[in-house]
Amino acid sequence: MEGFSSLGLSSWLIDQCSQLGILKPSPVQENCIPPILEGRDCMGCAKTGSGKTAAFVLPILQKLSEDPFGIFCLVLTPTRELAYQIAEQFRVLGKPLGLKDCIIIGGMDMVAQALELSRKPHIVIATPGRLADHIRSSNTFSIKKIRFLVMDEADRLLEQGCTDFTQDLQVILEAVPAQRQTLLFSATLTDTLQELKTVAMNKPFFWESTSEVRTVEQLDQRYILVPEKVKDAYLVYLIQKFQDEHEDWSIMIFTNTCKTCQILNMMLREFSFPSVALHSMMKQKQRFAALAKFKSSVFKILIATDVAARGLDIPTVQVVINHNTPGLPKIYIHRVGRTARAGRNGMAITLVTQYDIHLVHAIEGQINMKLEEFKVKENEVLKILTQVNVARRECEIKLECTDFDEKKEINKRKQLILEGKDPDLEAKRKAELEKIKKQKKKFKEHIQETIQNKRDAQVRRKRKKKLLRQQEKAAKASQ
Ligand SMILES: Nc1ncnc2c1ncn2[C@@H]1O[C@H](COP(=O)(O)OP(=O)(O)OP(=O)(O)O)[C@@H](O)[C@H]1O
Repeated sequence: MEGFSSLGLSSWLIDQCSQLGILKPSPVQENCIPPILEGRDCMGCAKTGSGKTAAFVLPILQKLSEDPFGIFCLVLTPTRELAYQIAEQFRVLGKPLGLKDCIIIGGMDMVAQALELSRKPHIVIATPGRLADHIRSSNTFSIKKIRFLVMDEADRLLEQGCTDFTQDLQVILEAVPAQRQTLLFSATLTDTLQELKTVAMNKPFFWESTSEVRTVEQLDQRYILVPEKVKDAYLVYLIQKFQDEHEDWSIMIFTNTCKTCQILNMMLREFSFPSVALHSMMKQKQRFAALAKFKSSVFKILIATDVAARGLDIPTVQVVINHNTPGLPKIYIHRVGRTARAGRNGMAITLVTQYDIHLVHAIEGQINMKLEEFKVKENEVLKILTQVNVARRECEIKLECTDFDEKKEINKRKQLILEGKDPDLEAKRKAELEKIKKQKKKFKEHIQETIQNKRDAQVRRKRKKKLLRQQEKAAKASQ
């Protein structure tokens, strides 16, 4: 407890921490809290599960208690679930202050959110898209006077991934004051350091944990080399094995698409596994419900896309299974970081096909360690192979009978409209590109065929000449 007071935190905050079992500051807290309290911008890069949230929540609450007003702080985060989790930390640690917070995320009622914003909450926790919508459409609130801007998972907010936040961020950054403290945190900050420096302009204090290996020591990292067609059987085998051996273990499984996530969930349920799915094609209420069921251990298995890869803090997760090898080492680091948090042990198993070996090498290069093979009795897996593949096919057929693909199409159209594009024009453009591609392919094939025909003709001519020469020789010899 002495640790926290030496950082300059007040005794009421230290009491709140101890109620949560946070007794000694973690390195990221020890290093980042003092400069934040001094008024400096801060960029903190520390491993997953190392307490980065409290590293910004605690000093902000202390500053808020000294001069309380609303809106005092804005926290931006890439996913809706993470926004709730951060709000929870603020609520628990800031309880003695009578803290008012407000969560601004997509998929929830916009009018109710606007009303809450107009009531000047101390802390606003938001995903960029929805907050930018509010800024564009309403003048009933202002973030012109905020003291703190926090970007959690800052590298994700700034990168141009499948959800591109940059335009919304621009709207938000124009609405906040230049005079502010900016705090940026992530387990993988270094790739986007230059972009980050433009957001935190005020000579930011930069702290990065110095360990060579970028994942936590307590994490046992394994891989299984599997043919693509046998992957699902391995997955079922692994889950069965862990469930048989450890009654209280929770497992998170990551997939590359919403559809795979949905199908695998249906399939695991066919095998009576207690699983729930979490992906962006679900309604927000279903997403929260799924996560709540998993967090409370009512369901022991969560199958998710990368929407759940970052930040989620669920202490009971003992195993992470990557159903696909992540294409980027950074995604791997965040996914496997859902286990082995705050000093606990955990295991991550990545299913690797022969086509993904280069991805594993890239991951190993980034995390600075080799993954070890997870030995499996292959004949045990082969015993369930047909049953699993039949179940999967049945689930695929069931899903085809629903409007899942249709919904996906509608979502795509919505996204294009939000990006200011005309979906019909985009479809036309895509079809035209496809046509050009096909024509090019045909042309290439035609040229290759012509070249080949010429070569064949040449060979035939040579052969004919040779034959003629041989016949002439034979005729001369017989004369
Ligand atoms: N000093 C501490 N001592 C013990 N536990 C702590 C301490 N600080 C935070 N924790 C706990 O550690 C867990 C992980 O913290 P947190 O979610 O902030 O990690 P993180 O570094 O943000 O991880 P990620 O990179 O995955 O988002 C939480 O349950 C939190 O309550």
